[in-house]
Amino acid sequence: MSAIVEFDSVGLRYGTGAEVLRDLNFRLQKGGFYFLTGPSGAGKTSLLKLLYLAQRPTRGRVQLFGEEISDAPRAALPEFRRRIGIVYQDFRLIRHLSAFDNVALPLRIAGSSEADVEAPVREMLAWVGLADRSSARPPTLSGGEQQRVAIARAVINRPQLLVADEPTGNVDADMAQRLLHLFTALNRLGTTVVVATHDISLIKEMPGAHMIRLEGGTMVDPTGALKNPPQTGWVEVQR
Ligand SMILES: Nc1ncnc2c1ncn2[C@@H]1O[C@H](COP(=O)(O)OP(=O)(O)OP(=O)(O)O)[C@@H](O)[C@H]1O
Repeated sequence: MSAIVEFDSVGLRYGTGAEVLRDLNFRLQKGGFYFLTGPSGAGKTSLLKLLYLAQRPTRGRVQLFGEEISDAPRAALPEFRRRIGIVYQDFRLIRHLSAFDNVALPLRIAGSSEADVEAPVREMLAWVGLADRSSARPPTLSGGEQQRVAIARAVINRPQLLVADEPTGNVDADMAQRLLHLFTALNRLGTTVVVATHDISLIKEMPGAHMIRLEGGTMVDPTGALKNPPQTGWVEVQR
């Protein structure tokens, strides 16, 4: 299998602060399912930002989709970003658009005709249990409902890479399982999935997933990651 993401001696600092990520060397295989774990402040969101190109590394090299992006011109980034579905920790829904229009956004940006938007958006909203909330605007939705709209928006376009930051942080256990099924269905269709989570029960649901464990901004010995580690292949770490 070929790599969809490759990090080579990557470090990241914000402004003039200390490095919040350091010495990251790993590759994610195309079609893999990865959980990113680690204590609060370990650098999970920062690592995801490197993946979805909201940050550039301050050191080292990042390859995405087989291409070097560390020093790619800014104008080249939107083309990469269109291939990535992102579930932000704080959702980032567009407040003045309905749930339907938020979910439809990636399809419309990609140039789909309105005839091709209606059915998939309705189907996706039904899948996340929001069929009857399609005309609601984000400020009138609960945190869990907003999170589900954000997930529907991230997956509607069948991205090549799905990056999700604590995607089940605001939903109950049943919905968390349902959302995990959505991610696995997408993964079976070929999407590489990276999910940052503290939710051990979610990880246990996916014994075939790979694990990435961050502590203090760097990857740690995976054997120390969980008291009862699932039977996984750990992420391939280059040395
Ligand atoms: N924009 C920023 N400017 C400066 N420092 C930042 C910024 N974003 C994050 N940090 C710092 O980087 C470190 C890693 O933060 P990050 O949000 O990546 O951790 P995390 O593992 O996702 O935490 P959590 O599980 O609480 O979301 C922290 O020390 C944090 O204070």
